[in-house]
Amino acid sequence: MKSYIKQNKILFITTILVSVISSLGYVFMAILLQQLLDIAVGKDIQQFIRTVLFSIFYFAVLGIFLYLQSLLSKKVICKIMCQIRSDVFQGTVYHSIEDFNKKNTADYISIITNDVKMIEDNFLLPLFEVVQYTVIFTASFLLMIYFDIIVTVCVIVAIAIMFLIPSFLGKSLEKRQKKYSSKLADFTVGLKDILSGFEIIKSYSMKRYVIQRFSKENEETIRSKYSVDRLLALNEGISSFLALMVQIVVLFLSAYFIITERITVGTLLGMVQVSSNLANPLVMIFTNVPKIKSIQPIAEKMQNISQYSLAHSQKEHISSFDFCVCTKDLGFSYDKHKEILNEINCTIEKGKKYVVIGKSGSGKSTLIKLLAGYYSDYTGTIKYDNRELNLLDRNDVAQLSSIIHQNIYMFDETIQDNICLHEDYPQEMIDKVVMESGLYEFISELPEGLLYQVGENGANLSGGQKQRIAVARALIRNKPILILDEGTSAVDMQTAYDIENRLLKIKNLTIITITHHLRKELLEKYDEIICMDHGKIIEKGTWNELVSNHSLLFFS
Ligand SMILES: Nc1ncnc2c1ncn2[C@@H]1O[C@H](COP(=O)(O)OP(=O)(O)OP(=O)(O)O)[C@@H](O)[C@H]1O
Repeated sequence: MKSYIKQNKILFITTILVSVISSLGYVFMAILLQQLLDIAVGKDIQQFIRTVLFSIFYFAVLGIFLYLQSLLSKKVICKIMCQIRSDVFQGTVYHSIEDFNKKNTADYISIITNDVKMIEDNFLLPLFEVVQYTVIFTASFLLMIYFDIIVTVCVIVAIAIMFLIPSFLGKSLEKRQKKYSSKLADFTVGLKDILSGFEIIKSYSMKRYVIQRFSKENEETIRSKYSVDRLLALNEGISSFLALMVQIVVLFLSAYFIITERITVGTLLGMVQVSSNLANPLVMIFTNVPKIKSIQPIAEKMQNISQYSLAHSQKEHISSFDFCVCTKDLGFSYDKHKEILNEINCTIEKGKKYVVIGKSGSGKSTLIKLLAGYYSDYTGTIKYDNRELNLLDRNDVAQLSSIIHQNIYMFDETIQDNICLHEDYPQEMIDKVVMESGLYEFISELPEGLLYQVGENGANLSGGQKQRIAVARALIRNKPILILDEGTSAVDMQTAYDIENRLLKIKNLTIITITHHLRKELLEKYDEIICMDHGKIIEKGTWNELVSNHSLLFFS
């Protein structure tokens, strides 16, 4: 959090200065009140008029400073919140796919929304209040000594007791706050899960189940919040009670000192006013300090995400793919228990076309994800032009290949936006990829053409149309490697054949296709067919080579 304050230091210091001035102005009102009452008791009308005029000026200036203080603190908070959100989001975007997948997407949403709000409520707002009330308290304390030392000593005793409270409650508040933050994240994960499956909920009459599940998660989250609030209430209750005691001590002692003629009536009014400025600020300080401390684990969680790019920027750069991607004795498992890939040895040469076939679950998608640099935790080697993948910058590696998955994500924008992804491409290039991906016929039938809105995750499109947009999206980037993970499974056989046939004709483009369509006319166009079973490559070769070995019969 310190770095955000540093980044906004001028605005922050100005806010603190204005806050100090307005707080001092607020405290010194007590002297004004003391003098006013003493003048009233002394019945000096001239002095009374002078004091009234001065007071009008005093309050007008104080009003302006109070307004400025409020405005500036809100501005600092807005700026810092915006920076924290941007940094966490940026850090999230910089994550490698492997690291990103270690958390549920809803966890990230919860951090960017719920946790950032917690930083506002439990760190930034309390921080300004602590600064402001510390000034008020210190000035009031000095003023109290000026008014009467005995009353001040009594007040110190009460304050000393108040000091002990946050140290008792701070640790357990921190623990509960952390638990609440993770409950909020679980709640968001659950909610996202339920709403993502909305169509299934409707078609399989799951309403009762999801309402029950939501209620359970909602109640657990609220229970966790309430456990934080209970401790805050205890903290506030004890602090308020002691603050009240301070005021009562001041009032009774001052009343006694008027009787003994130690102080004037004006001084009593001044002291009552100051004692409220002593007690209330202390309540605010002692309720806010534990809040500020409790935010530490949440701030650390955010820092780990937002500083991700810094920790991962030490890798070698790679800007082109010139020869081949080779794997040697490649092995991989997702969870360290079940081996998914085993002793994979293959070479993907630049410009050649490869098709990977095999039973469902045999590890085809895992293999191409490894080749595309999704995961680092593999055994054996993967080399890009003889350079070990794990030593290369993942963002650079990602620039070398386009991958079209079975589940294609569409942004709720136009077809053109979904192809170009907000990069500028000449119209001829867009037209070219529209033709190559087989999109032309569909687009020419739309009145809006490329400007047709696809809806949330492409809800206004068919599966095949989405796949064709994904192919166009990949082609326009002109990356040297194109990977299709059943990228044409949602179109009819003929269209799939047409699209793949067109792609296979693109020279210099290295293609790796995973397919379940074992069509001779298409398979024989590939330079190599890689057959997988149980995480191993069991055979590879051209169509003719495999047929002469009777291998493909295995899959027929
Ligand atoms: N993210 C993951 N976490 C854990 N296990 C996974 C994950 N992804 C895949 N698996 C497991 O790895 C194995 C291989 O899956 P993979 O998707 O690579 O197979 P596939 O050959 O592409 O299958 P399909 O043809 O059905 O798409 C499967 O047993 C699957 O359950």
